Amino acid sequence: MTTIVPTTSTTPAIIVDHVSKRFLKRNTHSMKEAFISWTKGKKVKSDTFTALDDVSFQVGEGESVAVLGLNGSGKSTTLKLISGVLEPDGGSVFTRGRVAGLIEVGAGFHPELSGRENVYLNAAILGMQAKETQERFDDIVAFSEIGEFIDQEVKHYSSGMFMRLAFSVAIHVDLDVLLVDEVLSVGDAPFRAKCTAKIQELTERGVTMLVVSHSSETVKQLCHRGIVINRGKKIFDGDIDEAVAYLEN
Ligand SMILES: Nc1ncnc2c1ncn2[C@@H]1O[C@H](COP(=O)(O)OP(=O)(O)OP(=O)(O)O)[C@@H](O)[C@H]1O
Repeated sequence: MTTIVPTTSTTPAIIVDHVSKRFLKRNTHSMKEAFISWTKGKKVKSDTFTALDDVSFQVGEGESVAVLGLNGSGKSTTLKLISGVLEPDGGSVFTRGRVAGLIEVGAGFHPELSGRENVYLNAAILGMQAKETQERFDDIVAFSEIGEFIDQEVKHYSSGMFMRLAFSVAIHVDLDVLLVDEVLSVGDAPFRAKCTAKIQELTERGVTMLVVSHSSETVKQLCHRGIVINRGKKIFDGDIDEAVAYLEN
């Protein structure tokens, strides 16, 4: 049994406890190399890469926390472990309440279905009853600004339109924990501003938020605390301004 050191004063909504994640690193080989290895009865070489190494932190209910780090440091992997898309190889992850990550919301969209059908499908995946979705449908479409495109198959949507609808579904579901991964970098400036305002409103309503973004401006606006990850290790956890300064120096 591992002892969890509390880092938040409120009830935790997310606990990441000594978590490690490794990926198989497959090297690419030419057909010739693969054939020679096969005739010699040798296996094609592959080794593991540690994306997260013994990372621990807690996020209290209603807290808004940023996960910061350079490219490839392990931020998205952290969010995917919290949303349950990935399983840790070591340690444990606990969450309280209904958790949704914006990335998977988009991933749950079916290209052959219309925007309307996808709204119902994704809201259902996030645990909404059809009746509840029906009641919020007009608000979801209005926020996304998709307009008459709502009955078109989403394969004809631009990536911005797609993310607008995915984001709109996620924020109209009653969530306890919202995981936001770079979604604010999609869409034009007015839509980004609208999303930021909506996220602030959700935080005020007590939704717990974990945000991955490369924009220091966005994270300073949305979060009070920042966790810095470098090459899979947590190297800083504290005030957002200090976290951003830590990363930039
Ligand atoms: N499914 C996977 N298979 C193999 N390696 C992976 C996989 N997912 C992530 N990785 C590797 O793990 C490391 C961390 O990736 P991750 O996407 O978490 O980084 P990140 O901090 O979100 O980066 P970025 O800022 O570029 O989005 C990277 O080196 C990446 O190549």
